[in-house]
Amino acid sequence: MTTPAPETTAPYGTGAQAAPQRRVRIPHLLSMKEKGQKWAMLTAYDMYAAEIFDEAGIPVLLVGDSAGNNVYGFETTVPVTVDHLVPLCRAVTSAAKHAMVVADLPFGSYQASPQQALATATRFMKEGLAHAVKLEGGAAMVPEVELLVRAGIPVMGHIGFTPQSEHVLGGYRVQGRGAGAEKLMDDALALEAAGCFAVVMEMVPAPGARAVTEALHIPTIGIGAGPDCDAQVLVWQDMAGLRGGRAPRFVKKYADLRGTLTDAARAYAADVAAGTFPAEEHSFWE
Ligand SMILES: Nc1nc(=O)c2c([nH]1)NC[C@@H]1CN(c3ccc(C(=O)N[C@@H](CCC(=O)O)C(=O)O)cc3)CN21
Ligand SMILES: CC(C)C(=O)C(=O)O
Ligand SMILES: [Mg+2]
Repeated sequence: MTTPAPETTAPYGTGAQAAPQRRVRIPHLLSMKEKGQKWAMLTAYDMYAAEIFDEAGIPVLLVGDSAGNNVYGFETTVPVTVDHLVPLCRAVTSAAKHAMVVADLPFGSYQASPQQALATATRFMKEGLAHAVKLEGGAAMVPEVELLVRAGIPVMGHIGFTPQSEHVLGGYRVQGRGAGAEKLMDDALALEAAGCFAVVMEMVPAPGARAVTEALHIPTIGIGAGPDCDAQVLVWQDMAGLRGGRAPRFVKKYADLRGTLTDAARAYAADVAAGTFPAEEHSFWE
């Protein structure tokens, strides 16, 4: 007599999972929560980042619409389209051997109706080979989440500060303060009931994020949401110090890739100018 597989008892949605090119196990994320094991998510937009983070044991990679300001050079995520992200998603899913790949649905590609959300998510699943999708918004997004989950697409929610709505929210501001804490909780509970398998909380006070984390069965993933979420997420260029300028308060820099690459580019250019590159061993002599 074997114990029933956790898949059959997972408390998210219908339990339906898409048939991915490579299978991923969402129930593992739920059992990590039960055991109090925290985990890290990172964004990835290309094959080397995906390969490296996957080999480093990052269990979930997000093809974020933050590609807008970290790949395409936009100021915000608002101009990002599905066509911008699908090829990046395909690159990430092709390169990662173990990680679950989540595709961020861009602004305007899912809010019009559940049908629009399904058509967009389907492109990410079929063309991007994503394992799941993420969308911004709380209780208002319940019909969209329900249809996607019914169709077999795992959905990650995203509440608190939702960058696609920055013009409504009045800029990059902490959400869920004071009376907003109640809305944060209502949104989180609504997303869990609708079938989300996890929810991102961005820029909310730590006590509110902790209360939501305790109230939900599904994992919470924090970014600027304090230490008590079940998981954390950062944009990889922030985490690795590739991006210049002032980083948001919630960022910790674990490397100085910008400094490393600047030094490499200068050394290469200096070698070429001095005639020391290419050397004998870099050249073909017959
Ligand atoms: N590189 C990068 N990192 C991110 O975390 C990120 C993106 N891009 N693009 C999409 C969204 C936008 N996000 C952002 C961007 C800026 C702030 C920011 O400037 N925050 C300030 C002000 C907070 C406040 O005044 O309340 C901070 O110091 O945290 C926050 C979130 C998070 N996401
Ligand atoms: C910061 C994360 C949560 C995100 O939505 C993104 O990278 O687009
Ligand atoms: Mg995003």
